[in-house]
Amino acid sequence: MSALLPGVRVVMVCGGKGGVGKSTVAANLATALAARGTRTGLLDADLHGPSLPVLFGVRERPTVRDGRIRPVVREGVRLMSTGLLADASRALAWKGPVLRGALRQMVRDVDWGDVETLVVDTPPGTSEIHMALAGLLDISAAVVVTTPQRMALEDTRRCVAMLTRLGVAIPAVVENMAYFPCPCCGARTEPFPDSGLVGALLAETGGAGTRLVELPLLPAVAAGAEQGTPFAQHAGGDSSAAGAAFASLLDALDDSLHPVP
Ligand SMILES: Nc1ncnc2c1ncn2[C@@H]1O[C@H](COP(=O)(O)OP(=O)(O)OP(=O)(O)O)[C@@H](O)[C@H]1O
Repeated sequence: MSALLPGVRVVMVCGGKGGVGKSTVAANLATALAARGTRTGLLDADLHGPSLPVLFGVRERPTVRDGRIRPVVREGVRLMSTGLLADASRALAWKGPVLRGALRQMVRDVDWGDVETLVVDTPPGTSEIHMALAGLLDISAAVVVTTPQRMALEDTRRCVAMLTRLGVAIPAVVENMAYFPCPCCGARTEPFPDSGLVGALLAETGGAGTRLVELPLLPAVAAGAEQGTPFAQHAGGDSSAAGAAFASLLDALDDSLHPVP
């Protein structure tokens, strides 16, 4: 069976541990891609805990035209999430073939239009959902998100191993909350004591082609998430540390995002 959405570049955003910032990175990556002119979709595949509707401040339901669901558009990004559907509470019961069927529908029965790149936000860990996605889509690349904490690192290692087994390239690992820039002078404070942990993990897992992207802890990003606008470009412009982090992430992904011939 051929993969769904042929010709669309698919970037999966993964992370071993819950709460490390996968959805924040997925939302910012998608908006950064759309801002530079790439026709971008964002699929919230965290079926059991969808957060993109809150992150993008979406309250309306998607409409249906000619039997296909039309994504909601925010920040130039076409969004789909079980959190946007009327019976989202039923998602909690999904597993096995029902879960795979639901994912297939979210890909196939949604009118993605002429989307060039689909960013997929995934649940924490190495789940049935990742396996199902790998079976449904041709995944061009994955971005792994972690915080520089020992508690997150074992899970990150498992996540990298799963992606390697699936044959998915990892052009970038995002070290989220790597530092806090002083709002007055820009000086770095590292909230976690072991700042070299993620770099060491990359070296150990043989990630020679993987770029380490540091994303700072920014109160504006956290506040924006509460208000439905957690976007780095609104938190201080392209020259801000967060803007630079997402520019670096796009750069690392560029090889995987070249148009499919
Ligand atoms: N760089 C950052 N600066 C400030 N706040 C952040 C940053 N990254 C994430 N957060 C905040 O941390 C919280 C968790 O982030 P997020 O929901 O993106 O994590 P997640 O890994 O997707 O969680 P889950 O495992 O539940 O899916 C959110 O409130 C978000 O606003």
